[in-house]
Amino acid sequence: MRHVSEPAPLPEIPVPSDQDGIDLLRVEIDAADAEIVRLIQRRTALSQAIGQARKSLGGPRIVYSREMAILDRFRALGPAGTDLGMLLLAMGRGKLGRK
Ligand SMILES: O=C(O)C(=O)C[C@]1(C(=O)O)C=C[C@@H](O)C=C1
Repeated sequence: MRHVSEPAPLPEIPVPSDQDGIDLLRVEIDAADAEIVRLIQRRTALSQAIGQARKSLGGPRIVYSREMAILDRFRALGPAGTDLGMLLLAMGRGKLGRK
């Protein structure tokens, strides 16, 4: 059985044979990008809230064991996935993503 935190596998995408088919996939890419941006904003806010709580509790700024577990998940996307995971962690720590 799949664990609750693991999303369902994604369906295969048939390669389009005309411009209309390409345009349709672009609509889905735009929707995916908008959702990705929203989720990154949410992830960053969650991470910063945890960081603030840990600071006020006198804990460390970084929890390396947790970061290693997170990077393990992004490793599934290949070397660029690890880079992406590291960027997300940096955004949560406040080094990136400042307005
Ligand atoms: O899980 C935590 O304890 C967090 O502070 C969140 C988070 C993250 O962005 O995932 C950020 C910094 C820590 O080093 C580890 C993980």
